[in-house]
Amino acid sequence: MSAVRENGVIVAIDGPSGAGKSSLTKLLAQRLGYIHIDTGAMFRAVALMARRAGIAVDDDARLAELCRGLEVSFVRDGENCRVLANGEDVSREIRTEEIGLLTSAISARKPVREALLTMQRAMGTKGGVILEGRDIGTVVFPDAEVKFFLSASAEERGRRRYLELAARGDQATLEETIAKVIQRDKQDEGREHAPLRQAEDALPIDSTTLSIDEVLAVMENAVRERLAQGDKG
Ligand SMILES: Nc1ncnc2c1ncn2[C@@H]1O[C@H](COP(=O)(O)OP(=O)(O)OP(=O)(O)O)[C@@H](O)[C@H]1O
Ligand SMILES: Nc1ccn([C@@H]2O[C@H](COP(=O)(O)O)[C@@H](O)[C@H]2O)c(=O)n1
Repeated sequence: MSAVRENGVIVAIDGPSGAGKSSLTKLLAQRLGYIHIDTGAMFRAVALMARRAGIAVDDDARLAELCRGLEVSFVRDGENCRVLANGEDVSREIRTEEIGLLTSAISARKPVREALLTMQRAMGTKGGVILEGRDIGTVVFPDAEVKFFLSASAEERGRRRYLELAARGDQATLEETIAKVIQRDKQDEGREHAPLRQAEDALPIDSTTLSIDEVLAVMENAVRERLAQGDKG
């Protein structure tokens, strides 16, 4: 395990869609005073811009060009974080199920992964940061000091997403939502570049029957234990 960095440790949280990564990352970052980086939002911003520009999912040359001209950034807005693509606030537009599925296809392309890998490493390398995604512990920061793999059954993840969509007034059924969750997992696990998988040294947490607070307690304890080890780790 590497030593603690300039601003603290790097915490990697990976796992399938709807496992609770964003919710837990946000809460854990507040507890620790760390920066929260939602790498899924970065891929979603690329997908949104590609769709607007009419770029086909398999057009690697145009995707590479798009990424070269795209700056994705985060700005704090009270408790929340807004996602900017070339300065435009796209926080809401990137959160539809349609963009989620498109993102899953576009994030499988090599030029997209390479471009975002460079951005993510630049954002996190000093530590004091929690990154959530699919490949943080395996590819982006394989030397992260603390790694979690957060999962839950597909039915429970679909149910959670369904409740979220219903609260927003979305008409999707529970069955459709579960099916989309399973489809996205399949795409993310089956791709050639940086597929979703658990790092060997990650702590697995199955949240199917755990509350958000229970998961948070497990994570916070693990990070604080690592911090207490300091440079001895
Ligand atoms: N342990 C839990 N118990 C109950 N609900 C939960 C739990 N964890 C997360 N949720 C709820 O499940 C939904 C999905 O959580 P969240 O968006 O954090 O997942 P995610 O892993 O970031 O998903 P995605 O990768 O698709 O962005 C949210 O509505 C959240 O409040
Ligand atoms: N490190 C990551 C993060 C995300 N993706 C892809 O983006 C999609 C959307 O992610 P959310 O976490 O916002 O749901 C996801 O399905 C992945 O395809 C990724 O590849 N790597």
